[in-house]
Amino acid sequence: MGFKVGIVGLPNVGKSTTFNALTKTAAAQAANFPFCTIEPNVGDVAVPDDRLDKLAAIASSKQIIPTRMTFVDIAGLVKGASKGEGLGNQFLANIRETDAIAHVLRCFDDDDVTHVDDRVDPVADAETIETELMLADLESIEKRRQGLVRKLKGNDKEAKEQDRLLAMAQEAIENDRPARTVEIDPEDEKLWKGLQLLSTKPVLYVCNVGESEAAEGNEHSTAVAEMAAKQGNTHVIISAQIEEEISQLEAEEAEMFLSEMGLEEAGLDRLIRAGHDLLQLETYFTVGPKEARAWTITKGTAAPQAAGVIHGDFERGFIRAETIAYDDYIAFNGEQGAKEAGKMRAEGKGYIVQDGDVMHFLFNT
Ligand SMILES: Nc1ncnc2c1ncn2[C@@H]1O[C@H](COP(=O)(O)OP(=O)(O)OP(=O)(O)O)[C@@H](O)[C@H]1O
Ligand SMILES: [Mg+2]
Repeated sequence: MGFKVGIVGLPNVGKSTTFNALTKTAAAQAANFPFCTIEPNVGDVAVPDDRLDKLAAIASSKQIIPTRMTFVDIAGLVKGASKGEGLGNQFLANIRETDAIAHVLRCFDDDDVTHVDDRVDPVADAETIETELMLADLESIEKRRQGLVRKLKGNDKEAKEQDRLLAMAQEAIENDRPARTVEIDPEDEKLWKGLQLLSTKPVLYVCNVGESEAAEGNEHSTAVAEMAAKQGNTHVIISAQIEEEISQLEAEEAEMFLSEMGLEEAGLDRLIRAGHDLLQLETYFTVGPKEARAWTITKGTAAPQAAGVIHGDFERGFIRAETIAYDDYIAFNGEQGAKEAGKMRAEGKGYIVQDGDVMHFLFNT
């Protein structure tokens, strides 16, 4: 399905280091000079979910297959990017294609690593980037509204709808608010998304702190946390450098390393999960002796469409779904136990799949 999170930020703040660690490859070239990334790098990562391991243990599944999501390492954005500064419009186009933004903020002090503005101030950096996204939106809104003028005169219904939404976005941005702050009626949701405005993308802040600060954060990450809370956005604290080191280790070594650092889990796992949540994604499971597998759906997906994620035939020929809630599956020690306890439900086409559901689809083709 390809849910994509774009890794965005000023040059040299640790985007590629984060991306490398995420994808456990050195594919994205990380180096201490601005603009070392030009082509966006795209990587698929497994979404960590310990529920899947528990289900697999109960069902003695031979294989465990997590669900995946995509991260894109985008080149550094600078002040004036919307006017073509730096590598300008090219990245704005890369960002447009993503579903959400992980905004990496430099929160580490290190005189050896250049900051484009010669100071460490993640809150100001966040504003710089947000402003560029908003300016780029404004330009594209104005252009598009101009392009609609003739159709509007002809009373074109679709053009009217589009113009109305564009006007709402414009008003917000002109008042210094990103378009994501605009409240949209559910029936307008689809058209609104289709506008692909950069400042409508949900955002999460990634505070990239120094090696020794990964557990507690520092004054910079605290400032970001306050800003994020005010905006209603989330933030994650990681040290990209440590994460990259951990990603090179075997699982056992990695765990030892983490506990030495006072960390319960790799920051990347938190980051991936935060990305998954940011996209309002949910997970359902299919569990059997052969494999235990996680599948991604968007919140509010009905059973046939959820089945369609596995295969189009499952959706087209959908009859019903045998469903066990995750907690019941665990509490009654698997399918048989849950069935005997009356916890296996037969659900029809209208059923909205719940996060954690263990599903078995019946269909004919
Ligand atoms: N937490 C950290 N602590 C110290 N140094 C770091 C940290 N994270 C990244 N760095 C260093 O910062 C430099 C820039 O990192 P990286 O190349 O990942 O940045 P970038 O944001 O991708 O830059 P560009 O916009 O140029 O592509 C590298 O030398 C990297 O090792
Ligand atoms: Mg880079």
